[in-house]
Amino acid sequence: MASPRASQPRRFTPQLEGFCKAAAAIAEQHNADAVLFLAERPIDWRKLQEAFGTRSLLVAADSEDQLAGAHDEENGPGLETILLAMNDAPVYERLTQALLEAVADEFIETGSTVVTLYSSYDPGVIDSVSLIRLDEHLGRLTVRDLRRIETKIPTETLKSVIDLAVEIGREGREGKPIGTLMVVGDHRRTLEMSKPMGFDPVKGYPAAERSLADSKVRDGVKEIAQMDGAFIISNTGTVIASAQHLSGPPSKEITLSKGLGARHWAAAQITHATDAIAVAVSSSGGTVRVFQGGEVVLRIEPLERAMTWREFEAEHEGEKEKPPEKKPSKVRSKTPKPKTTKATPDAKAADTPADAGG
Ligand SMILES: Nc1ncnc2c1ncn2[C@@H]1O[C@H](COP(=O)(O)OP(=O)(O)OP(=O)(O)O)[C@@H](O)[C@H]1O
Repeated sequence: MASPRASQPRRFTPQLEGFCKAAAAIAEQHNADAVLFLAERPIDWRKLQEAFGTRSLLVAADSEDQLAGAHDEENGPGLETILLAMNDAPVYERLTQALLEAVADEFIETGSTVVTLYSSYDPGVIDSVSLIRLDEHLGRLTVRDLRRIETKIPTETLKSVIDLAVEIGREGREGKPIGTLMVVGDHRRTLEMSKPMGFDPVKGYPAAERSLADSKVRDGVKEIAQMDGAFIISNTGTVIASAQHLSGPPSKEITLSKGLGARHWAAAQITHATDAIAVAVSSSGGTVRVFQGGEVVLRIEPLERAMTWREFEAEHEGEKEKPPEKKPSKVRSKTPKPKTTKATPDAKAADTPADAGG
């Protein structure tokens, strides 16, 4: 909710101070991993950081103006910032999106506990605090989470590919962890930027025998996933090619979290250069990352059990490094709707944030 007063620095009012104290106490009591502040205008960021001591503090807002100075390491506390650009969305959606982005940007882990401070009644006045426990390991994605990924690729195809990737990450093959890469949609342009790495096991089969809707094909994909290279999959879920080396052009706009190697850079580059979505499974740990436009838009940690999809129910509902020289992205996401818990020590998970008064 950008307001005309968005660029005016705000006084650190006694009410804000009070809410920061309450939030800090809740964070302490619940050993929260981070505090998320939903800002509507710049404030004294140093004072804000001081209120939370050494606890990780994230600031989200809808415009750069509202975040002015927050990220500044020289003249400010150098906070991690999240740009939402969701001016008209309800606060619940903005909070959810901020948390998703924070996970995707690897500021917080998927199972984190986060205390959030935001304005829910009076625009521009911090009047609410919530304790949010992100669903353990993103075990429950909502269909709406996927729809946030704006793409022409049908949700069913995306679900099917992400499910398969999660299974591969969870099960590995013959007891060994395996990684793989699946590029979905815009397959013609993707093919133009790909070449076979060797033998392509799907070549020569009729399209009907390459559809991911067929469980035998899904099993086949799990076998082939052990080979080097990427799968190219059409909008409709047909495997077009496998064992492909992708060579999307490098771009300075792409940054990736530290530790991600060639497979993930290939995913970032191909999605930067095309309208495809790439789903990468890391061989080290089984994490699934969904890329769009050169960025990670969803990260799913390895699950011990099968992932379940939920229809959306209610309406309210690190460090970065530059591309390595030889090896051939940044993140945004869509996790499960976070559970919010009343901001009292004993409260059970509830589906609405608790107003902490004020
Ligand atoms: N450009 C590419 N196109 C398709 N597949 C690739 C490409 N680059 C790497 N790969 C695949 O990724 C595999 C792993 O590479 P690497 O370990 O550097 O990636 P990574 O991003 O660190 O992934 P992981 O977390 O699985 O190790 C390679 O063996 C290869 O099969």
